[in-house]
Formats: sequence, structure tokens, C-alpha cells
Amino acid sequence: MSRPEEDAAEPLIAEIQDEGEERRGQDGRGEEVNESSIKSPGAFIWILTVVAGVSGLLFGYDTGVISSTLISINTDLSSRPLSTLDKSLITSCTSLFALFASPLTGVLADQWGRKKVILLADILFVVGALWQAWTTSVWGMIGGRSVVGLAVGSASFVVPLYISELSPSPFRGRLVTVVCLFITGGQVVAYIVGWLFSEHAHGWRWMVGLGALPAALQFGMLWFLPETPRWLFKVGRKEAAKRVLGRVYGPDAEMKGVINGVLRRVEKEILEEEDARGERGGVDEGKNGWRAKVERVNDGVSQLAAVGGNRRALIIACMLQGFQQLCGFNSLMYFSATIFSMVGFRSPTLTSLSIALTNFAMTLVAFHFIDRVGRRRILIYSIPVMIVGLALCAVAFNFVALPKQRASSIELRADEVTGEAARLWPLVILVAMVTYVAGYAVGLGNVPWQQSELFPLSVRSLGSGFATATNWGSNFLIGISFLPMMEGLTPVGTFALYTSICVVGYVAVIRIYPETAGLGLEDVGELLREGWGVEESVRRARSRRREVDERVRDGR
Ligand SMILES: O[C@H]1[C@H](O)[C@@H](O)[C@H](O)[C@@H](O)[C@H]1O
Repeated sequence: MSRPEEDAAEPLIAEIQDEGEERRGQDGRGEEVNESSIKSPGAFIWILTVVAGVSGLLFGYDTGVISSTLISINTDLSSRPLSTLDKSLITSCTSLFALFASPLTGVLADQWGRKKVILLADILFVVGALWQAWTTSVWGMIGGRSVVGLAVGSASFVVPLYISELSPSPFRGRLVTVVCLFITGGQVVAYIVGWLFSEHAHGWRWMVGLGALPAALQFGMLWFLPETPRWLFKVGRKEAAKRVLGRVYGPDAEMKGVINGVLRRVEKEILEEEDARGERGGVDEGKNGWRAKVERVNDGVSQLAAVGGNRRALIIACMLQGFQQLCGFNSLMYFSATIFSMVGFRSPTLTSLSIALTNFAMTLVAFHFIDRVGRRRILIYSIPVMIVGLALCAVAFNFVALPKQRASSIELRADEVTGEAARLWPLVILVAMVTYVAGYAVGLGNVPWQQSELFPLSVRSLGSGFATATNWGSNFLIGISFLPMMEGLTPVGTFALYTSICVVGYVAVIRIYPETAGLGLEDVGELLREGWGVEESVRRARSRRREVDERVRDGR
């Protein structure tokens, strides 16, 4: 965290206090009430979300395109066919480098600001895409995919953070979900591009190279967009923070009160944090230079572990990100064509498009409901659907006569599976998988990306970086273990294991994940200060819903 360089905004605090005081309701939470009366996010915030969301498109595209790339490379790299080891390394190096990038750029996002990290990710996306398109060797490809991994790792944590720090709280969930729409949309585009280019000689070079285009476009557009008001305020640029909030909320008089309310809460959080740091004997914010920076990172890490509220936020964020991956979804994303081929579908690539399309379509449903229904409730409704889908898959695999060949072979044909089972049970598996993916996309596929709202400003970036690293670590684990598990544990065992992971995840969500929908970013920290805050959050969410219903009924 850099030293606040005071700008000409000294009177601002007094102004904030006066207006904030004026607008606070009897319950002392007036700003929250004001924000909830905003009807729509406004054009500026939409433009900003869409431009930032392009990183999600790149994330989805680069992770989705690999399955068709691998089957189109033939002998183009190192003048030989790809071995199983080559394929595993090319696929998994992206998640591995993403895993390293997220906590690292979590530190950078505090020191440079959120926007500069997105710009850095764009440069990496362009370099990685062109590198892959031009490479002639397997190791060159692994190098290019690793650079893309650094880009995906940085973008996947900083973009939700950027959007959530800019969004008015009633729309924060939906606006962050736009990123997930871009991710899942990017995966659909990748499947389609893969299918279009797979027939062309060296078409895979286009598949991977095309990723440079949106990144370059985003780089150009992002220059004109602002830094987040929370980060600006944190580094002492209070007037700039106020100007950005003015663009987010609009110029009218009522909004002035809302803006001051937001600034007031941010300031209160910063002051409380400084007091706590003083008591703990933390690093002097006035110091600069590398040593002080490293000390500050150490201080951030120990704050995350030692302060109860931060620790709880970190546990919840990492738990959700871990379950998002360990429930096995990406084994379908990466290997559904292999599975559908194994169980006898004649056109496995086309069948696997149904997985990507369901994922995208149901993320649209999440987009519609996430703020109305709430994060916690949406998980409570959707995880059981995943459990049913996975359990049905495990049962159905019992009745499919699988060929004796290795599960990793994609060359199997339907006529190797005989009898009635060849017709009915593969269809049951398809329906079960689509059901599972639908449940996933509505809840677990996107709720964990709301992670930034769990952390107070002082550790928001670092905490989100660690949670994103948990996501990529678990993603890596699923990617390398799926095919061996299908062989060693059998498909029934593999899907039964994913089912039990979902059951554990469900219980954990019920016990420790509070409802954060509709709360101001600064209120979430208060909720987690003394405990998990589940009951209190559910009570508050109920009363907020009642309030909105009444407003709708009265036509306000
Ligand atoms: O939120 C996204 C989304 O659900 C993607 O489809 C999935 O591939 C990613 O791993 C996940 O983080």
C-alpha cells in the first residue's frame, strides 16, 4: 500500500461527514438505504463493465480453445505427433502459471492500481497468443501457454475486483457476473472457432493467435477508463475518487449524498484499519523503497491470517473457489469430447458443445437472479441440482458397457458399445451432465468470483489474489487427475467422488457463507468481524427483500 499523497481535498472529509450525517437514517445505515433506491447502474458503469469484461472473454477463450488445438496440431510442433506428456504439459502449464500470477499481481494491484494490472494482463495475452501462433516446437508452445497462464491468472482476479470496487452495491453481483458471461461466452466461441478451423491445415495457429485481437482492443479502450474510487481514496487521491464516483452515480443532488456516504464508509474503514495497525505495530506507511514494500506485503499476509474478520473472509473465498473447481466442472470443459466418445456418441465434439452452451445460457439466468435472490440462496438452491446430476452420471456409468481401451483414447466408436445400453444410458449421461452443468452455471460457476466483496480494502487485493490462486491450484489438480481417475477409479468412482465433494461443499456453504447481496462493500467486513455472520446476514437480506417488495408494490 503506498503512502497517501494528500491532494487538495482536506475539506472533503468534513463535507463527507456533514452530508453523511444528514442522510443517515435512524438505524445509522442511511447510505445503504439510499443506494438501494438506485434504479439502474447507468451507461458509464455498463461501458466500464463490458470493457473490463473482455478479459473474461480472453480467459474463457484461452482455456476453451485448447481441446480443439490439441487435436489439430498433428506433427506441426517439433516435427512429431504430440505425446500424452506433451498434451498434459501444454494443457496444465496455463493453470500452473495462473496459480503463481494471481497472488503476485494481487500485490501489484495494491501498489500500481487495479487498471494497470489489467493493462499488463493485456500485454501478456497478446505476447502469449502471438508466441503460440508462431512457435515451431513443443517447448515453444509450452512457453506461449505459460505466458497466457500469467495473463489469465492476473486478469481472473483483478477484473472482478475492479468491477466490484466501482459498482453501486445493488448491482454489484450482476455486474461481476457479466465477467462470468464473458468467460462462458469465450468458451463457446473457442469451441466454435476450434470446429471452424480444425479442417484447415495449420488452422490451430489461427485458433490460438486470434486471442491477441480482443486483448489489443481492450488495451486501447481501457486507457480512457478510470481507476477505482476505493483504490484512489486509499492512496490519498480523494478528489479523483470523488470525481469517479460522480461519473458512476450521476450528477443529481440525491446522488451527491450517496457518493458522500460511500466515501465516508471507505474512510471509516481505512481509519479503523490504521488504528488496528498502530496497535499491532504494523509497517510505517510513510516508508518507501523495496524493503518497505516487502514488509508491507508481509504485513498484509499476517493481517489476513491474524485478524479474525480477514481470516474468515479468506476461508470463505478460498473454500468457494476450491469447490468451484474440485466439483469437477472443468474435467467436462476439457474432456467432455473424450467422455462422449467413450460412451458412444458419433459426434463427440458437437455433443460437447451442449456443455459449453448450457454453461453460457445458465450463467445468463445467474446474471438475472444473483442480486435479487442473493449469493447464498442461489448456491443453496443450485448445488442440490449439481448433486443430482453427478449422482445420476455415476449411476448411469454402471450401465454403459465401456470399451476396454484406455479412457484417454478419443478414437472409440459407438459400435464398440453393444446392446440396449448403447442407446439409452449414453443419453442418460448426457442429460445428467447437462443438469449438473446447469446447476453449476447458476451458482458455483460464478458466485465465488464475487470474492472481492468479502475483504476489507486493506487486504482486498491480496485476499482476492490468494482465493484466485486456490481456484487455479484446484483447476490444475482436476486437469491432471481426471483421466488417471477415470482409469484407476473408474467413471463410476470418479463421478461418485465429485458428488461427495459437492455434498461437503453444500454443508460448508450452509454453515459459513453469509448473504452478502445488497450490502455495501464496507458492511461485509463488519458482518464477518465477530463470526461468520450467517444468521444476521439472512435476517438483513430478508428485510431488504421486504423493503424492495413494498417499494415495487407502492410503485416507488
Ligand atoms: O467461472 C468460471 C466458469 O464457470 C468457467 O466455465 C470455468 O471454466 C472456470 O473454471 C470458472 O472459473
